[in-house]
Formats: sequence, C-alpha cells, structure tokens
Amino acid sequence: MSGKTIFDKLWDRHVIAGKIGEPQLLFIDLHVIHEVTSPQAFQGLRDNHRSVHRPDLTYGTLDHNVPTKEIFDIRDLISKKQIDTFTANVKEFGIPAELHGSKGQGIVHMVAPESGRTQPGKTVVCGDSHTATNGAFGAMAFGIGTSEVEHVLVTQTLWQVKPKRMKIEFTGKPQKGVYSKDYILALIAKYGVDAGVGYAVEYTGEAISDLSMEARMTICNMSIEFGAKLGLMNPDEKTYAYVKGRPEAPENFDEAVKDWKTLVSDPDAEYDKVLTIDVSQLKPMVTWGTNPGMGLEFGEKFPEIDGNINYERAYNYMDMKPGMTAEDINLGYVFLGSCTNARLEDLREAAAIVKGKHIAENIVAVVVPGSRPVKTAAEAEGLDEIFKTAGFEWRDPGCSACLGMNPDQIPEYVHCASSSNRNFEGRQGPHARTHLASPAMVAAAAIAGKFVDVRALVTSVNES
Ligand SMILES: CC(C)[C@H](C(=O)O)[C@@H](O)C(=O)O
Ligand code: SF4
Repeated sequence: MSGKTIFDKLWDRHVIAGKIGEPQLLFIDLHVIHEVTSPQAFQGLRDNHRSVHRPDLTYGTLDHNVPTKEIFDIRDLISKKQIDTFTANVKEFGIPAELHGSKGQGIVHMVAPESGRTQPGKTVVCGDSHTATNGAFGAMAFGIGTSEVEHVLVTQTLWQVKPKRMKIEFTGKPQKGVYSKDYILALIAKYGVDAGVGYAVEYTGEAISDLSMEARMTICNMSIEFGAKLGLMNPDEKTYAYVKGRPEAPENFDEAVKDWKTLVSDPDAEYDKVLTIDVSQLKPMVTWGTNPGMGLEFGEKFPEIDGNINYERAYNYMDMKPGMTAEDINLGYVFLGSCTNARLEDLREAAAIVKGKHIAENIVAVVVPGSRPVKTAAEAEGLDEIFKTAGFEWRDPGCSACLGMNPDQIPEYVHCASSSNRNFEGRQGPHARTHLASPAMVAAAAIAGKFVDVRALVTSVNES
C-alpha cells in the first residue's frame, strides 16, 4: 500500500461519517468569522432558537468594513451596520473576537495565525475565499458560504466531498528580488486560474522549505486564485517556532509537536497530479489584465489578442494594448496591504526599498498593515517613519483597498500597483485598474513612478 499525503492524513483524521466519493461529515477544529459573511448565519440561529455549539472553537474579527484612516469614524451606513451587528452577535453567542480597535484586530487570515489558533493538523474554515492562507501551517483550511457558516456554528461540522490531490513542487533558489508572491503569480500565469479546480494542492520542495512562514502564507493565500479548494504545506521547525509562545498555542506544546511531526506527506504518497516549477528561472511578476492569471515577468510584452475575447475585454478595461510592457503602465496609485502581503516581513522588504527616498510626483501611496500586531511591531522598528518620510500614508489595519467595501478605494480609471491578490474589474473601486505584484515591486514602483525591475534595487540595497 502506498503512503499518504498530508492532506489524506488530515482528511481521515476529521471524518465523522460518510463514504469516500460521497459527501463526508468533517469535524471543524477552528471556525473563523468576520462581519461580512456571518450576519445571516447568526440570524438563522436566532430564528431557529439555536446556539453556537463550540464558541471556544470559533474566533472573530472585524476587517472588511473598518475605515483605516480614522478607525472609529465609520461614515458608511452599511459598514456601520455590519460592524455593529457583528459586535452584538459575538457578544450574544459568547465568541472570542477582535472587535473595533482591539489589540489583536486585523484581517481574518492574519489574526488566526497571530493568535496561535492556526496549528498543524487542524481543519480551519471561514466564510471567506482566502482561508487557505492557514494551510501554510499544515492545516486543512478552506473558504465556505454563509449557509455553511451557519451549519458550522450549530454543529462544528461540515459536509464535504474529498477533493483530488495535486502536488506542486517548487525547486531551486530564487534570484534576489524574486519572492513567494512571484512564485504563485508565475504558477497561475502558467497554468491558469482554473487549473486547481477540484484539487487540494500541496506546495512542497526546497524552495518552499526555504521560505519563512510569512512568505509561505502568501502562496497558500492565493490557492483560490489558482482555482484550488485549498492549499497546504508540510509543517516543519519554522512552523512550530511560529506557533510557540502565542496566546492560543497548545498548552502541552512538546506533545503537540510530536503529533505534528507525523502530519507530513509520506515519501511514497500518491497524487492525482504533479507540477514542478523551478524558481531559479523566475523573474518579478506583474499582472496586466483582469484576473490573476493575466500576468507576465517584468519586461515581457503583453500578449496579442488573437481572438481571445477575455484578453480583448481586459485590454479595454485596463486601457492598454498588446506589445506594451509593465514599464509602460501609467501608474497613479500604490497599495501595500491585504492578507496576501501586509505582514511584517512584507513591510520590511518594502521599507528597505523606499528608505531615504521619496515617492514620485504622479503617485499616491498607502501602506495598510494587515493587523494591529503587525502595525505595532512595524512602528517599534521605525518602519512607519521610513514610509511616512517617503511620502506614504500609514494607516490602521483592515482589508482597505484590497476590495472596495470601505472608504479606501482607488479612483476611477487610475492604475494601481497592488500587493493584494485580485485584479478583477472594479475590485479596488469602480473602474479602478489593478496590477498585482510583490511588495518590493510595488514599493519600487512608488519611488520610480512606474514599474521597474526590483532585482537591481534589491542587490544594491543589500550591498549598502
Ligand atoms: C467579502 C469576502 C466574502 C470576500 C471573499 O470571500 O474572499 C473577500 O474577502 C474577498 O477577498 O473577495
Ligand atoms: S484583505 Fe482582501 S483578500 Fe484578504 S480577506 Fe480582505 S478583502 Fe479578502
């Protein structure tokens, strides 16, 4: 009999009922909630006189609607309602949560790891498509819909059909200036936004082991942009070190680590599909179009339309033409934020590039730390001053301009270099035009006033 993948092991461990190939009932170890996808679920509970089965395994935060300029000045009525409703719900049902202005508040996929709740071996769900971020810890983490949120609140379980297994091996050492964001953008550009549909993806290989936990989260975060049900990685010493000492880390930590060590893919495990990417061949990526797969290495010419109506539509929306390169993009805005790339390491990488320089005249640049702990840590090491001196705005944590659900929006028709994960039409505001890239590329673009190849800059930064 062949070995098992980490995903097989996690799946088997959580099945309560049902047969393989049919929906199976899974136990959920951690249910994370935010203000956008939980209100109807709580209302459903109330209407049916039900309670939350395991408030202790539920954890909430406010993120999508919070204003980042003046966090308590919520002018939008829908935002205010969602924030107030969420606050009342978690109080009524006794759920631990990071409420408005609390010390741990931030984007949902950041606060769960930061609190220590995200751990190897857990099933983690959230009414949000980027829940696979938690998969970087060796957790089986995926997004669910609002009716499923209600199901999990009431039962702490969920019916799911087991997805197929894909292994993506990242080999080699990257050049300086190439980051995990480039790995995932390159993967999606090469295989497309649907290539992961129906799969649980395991990211593995030397290039993944070499990454920090923060950089690993960036890759897992974008699993959904590849179409995958979930993305996960084998836990290792870096994973244990990240969890250790956090408020919700297991009490008997050494025992937990012993168990976690068994939750890795066996060498002879079988997969339904295997892909390999050599990261030593990658260059910094920039998207030109209106899905995350419409991306290219910096310097490459944008593709011909050749009858592709998606390309035609994307070019029209973005007001660009085949044959242009990323350097020709008429940038007006830079957004450094989101659950993809607004952790401390991301801000450090960007700050190293902007230090001692000033943003270009044509640019408005905003930094939005993904969580309050990140903001506090960044300020403790003076990153805020570096950004502010360079002309960036330094904001409070939240989803911000990653999507236009709060006052932070990119103005109409303006091109934005963004460290986030989605470049859909209208994603950052009506008619806004988004170009996804790594935090370092985005920072360099703020200074130069256009996209530049960050590899040259990073070398000189490191030498100085
Ligand atoms: C609002 C929320 C449901 C949504 C998601 O599911 O991902 C958002 O976080 C996003 O990134 O588009
Ligand atoms: S930061 Fe963006 S991608 Fe992440 S949860 Fe918020 S809106 Fe979704």
